Amino acid sequence: MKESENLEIEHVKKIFQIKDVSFEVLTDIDLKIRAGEFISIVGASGCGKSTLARMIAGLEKPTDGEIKIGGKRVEKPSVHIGMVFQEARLFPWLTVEKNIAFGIHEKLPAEEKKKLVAEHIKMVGLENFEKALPGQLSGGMQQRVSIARALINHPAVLLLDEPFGALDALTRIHMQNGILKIWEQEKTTMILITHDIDEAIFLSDRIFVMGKNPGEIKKEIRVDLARPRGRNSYDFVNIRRAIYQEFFENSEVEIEYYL
Ligand SMILES: Nc1ncnc2c1ncn2[C@@H]1O[C@H](COP(=O)(O)OP(=O)(O)OP(=O)(O)O)[C@@H](O)[C@H]1O
Repeated sequence: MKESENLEIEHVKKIFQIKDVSFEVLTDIDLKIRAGEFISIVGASGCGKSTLARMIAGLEKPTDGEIKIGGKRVEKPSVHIGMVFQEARLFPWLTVEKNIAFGIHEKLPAEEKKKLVAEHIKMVGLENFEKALPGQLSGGMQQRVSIARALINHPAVLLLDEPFGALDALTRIHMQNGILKIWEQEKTTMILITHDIDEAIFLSDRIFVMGKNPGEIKKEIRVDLARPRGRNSYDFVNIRRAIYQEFFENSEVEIEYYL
């Protein structure tokens, strides 16, 4: 990944208008993310996490401020930014390999396309399922297909908006290990939105905790722990505690009962 592919979010604000009422959903979001970094965004429901992701993906425009990748302003969706959602959003009538090939932007000879698809199927561990239809796969396998499809154009940034939210706890852990391997191999900048604090600590270089009304970055937490990370290590538990403390600040909840 080149130094020039840093992601800059500069004083971004988002106001939504519903009839005559405007809602300031995000205020003054200012983040610099280095090329190849893994960051997570956590925060209460409705604080604007998905809105921020949609703006980074070029699906929504900031009301104020700007978002740049490699110094170039994001104006619309492009192949430089991949996105994975909570649901896999696959074409049910296409096989695994055709779903993945569908995302290829470049005009390539059929042989090269085939090779690229095969590489990505291997990357997400779905060898032998090339000809399967989405309905013949488990939820975790479907999500692997959508990750492969999002990576096929080698995007500078991969946005993961609660990608494992619908999966059971064990499958989540497998998926987290998988995404870590892909990140180490591909060095794609990863932006993960999650409600799972342990997932954020397990994966990220930095975690941003958001507050709401309006949505803002309340705290940045650096995770300086070697990978793979033990989820019950002293340092891991301390970071978990610091994040919960941010969440429950000014609330009646006695956090010691929860940790
Ligand atoms: N297109 C839109 N028009 C009007 N309001 C919107 C629109 N999209 C989002 N909002 C509002 O913006 C706020 C933030 O929504 P968003 O989905 O970004 O939150 P979130 O932090 O991702 O929530 P969750 O964790 O529940 O998914 C909400 O109050 C939502 O109603």
